[in-house]
Amino acid sequence: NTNKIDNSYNFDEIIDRTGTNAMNTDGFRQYIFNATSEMKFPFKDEEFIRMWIADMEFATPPEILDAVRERLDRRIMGYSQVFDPIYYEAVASWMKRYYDWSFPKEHLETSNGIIPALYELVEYICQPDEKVLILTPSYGFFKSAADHNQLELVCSDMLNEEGHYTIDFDDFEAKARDEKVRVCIFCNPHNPSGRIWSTEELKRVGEICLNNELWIISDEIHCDLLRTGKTHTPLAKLFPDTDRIITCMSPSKTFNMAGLMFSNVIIPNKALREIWQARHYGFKNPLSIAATQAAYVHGDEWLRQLKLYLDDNFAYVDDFLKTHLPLAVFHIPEATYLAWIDITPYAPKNVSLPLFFAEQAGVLLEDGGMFVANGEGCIRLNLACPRSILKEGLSRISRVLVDQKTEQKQVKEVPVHV
Ligand SMILES: Cc1ncc(COP(=O)(O)O)c(C/N=C2\CONC2=O)c1O
Repeated sequence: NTNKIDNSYNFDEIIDRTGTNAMNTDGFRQYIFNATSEMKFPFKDEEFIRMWIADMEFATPPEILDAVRERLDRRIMGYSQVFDPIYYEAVASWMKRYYDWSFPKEHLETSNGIIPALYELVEYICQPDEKVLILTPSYGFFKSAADHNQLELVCSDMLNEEGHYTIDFDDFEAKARDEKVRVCIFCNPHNPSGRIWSTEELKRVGEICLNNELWIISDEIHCDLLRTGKTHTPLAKLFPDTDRIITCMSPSKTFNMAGLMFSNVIIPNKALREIWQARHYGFKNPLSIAATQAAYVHGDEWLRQLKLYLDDNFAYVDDFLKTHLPLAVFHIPEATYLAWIDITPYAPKNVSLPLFFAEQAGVLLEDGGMFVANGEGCIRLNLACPRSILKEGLSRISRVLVDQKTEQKQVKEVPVHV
């Protein structure tokens, strides 16, 4: 089945993922709660509405699955690397079509995912006493890239004006000036806020970093997942004369194939590229190569329809919150399929929000505490799911929060007998 009806892809289809070794269904106890598989909840695992880890409940596009089947039909799955020049042509064509950006073929390396690339690049760039600079709230693995290399992490908290996140450039520059800060891992577009950085913001980030002799790893994994009509600017595109910006991109987030563990790492600096080539484990999964190449060649129409479906999911969330949780702070993000919602006025105090929602609502979600710093009172919802699942998740969240607020009020209003 190709999950297509007429010429439309079916994003409403609910697909059973149980028994597929999916983190989404089987990894939440360990990842969210740092618990064993014995951890019990008042819900069966299959009763949870899962809105946590960033992969999708949509079938990977049939064109990509067809390419994987075609490679399987060659029947030998031996050691592989990207040798076929068509791969670079496919990547370069996508970058030109979508970002009007091009880079020399010799700059393109591949990795078994962006997280491993972050670990490796930070190791290759930094001396043991140097530091890693990030914006917070941040994707947790940016902190892990510093921790993994026993390097100090420096966080620059973003400014949050009623849910609109911007960079505190005074703070960012002050921290970039620290001569021991060597690399900035920059998220463009940003997870979890969903910001698409403006050209002006990108130029300021680049100038501050380059003027202070930082390297920049621009993690652009979310760059295809924009609201319809929005555009992305690769950071490196604005700084053609530097070779100190490494760009990490991948169709893995775009086309729901993170499990194939394959990404592009564009390294303009020759010396760093040679270190990468000498130390990076170069063999790759041949099915991942085939899938990634097919995504860049055949993915346009699926992506166009996906973006429209996500636009509608975000519009639904916006309307729902305005109606049922009007004190929550939420803005439809320019990028990502992740809703970042400040529920402070409703949230129970001094409890783990992920645990509260798992136990009370049967909803799996991540909260600000999982995004390094500066995320207090916020929850993050993965909206890359059929609308029926989204509706049930929001209904459960709202119910427990409103019940919670009612209980709080009742407790406060209980007359104290003197
Ligand atoms: C900014 C960013 N970089 C890298 C990755 C992972 O790259 P990979 O190793 O898969 O190539 C993610 C996935 N973000 C996730 C995954 O689950 N929850 C998230 O927020 C991400 O948001």
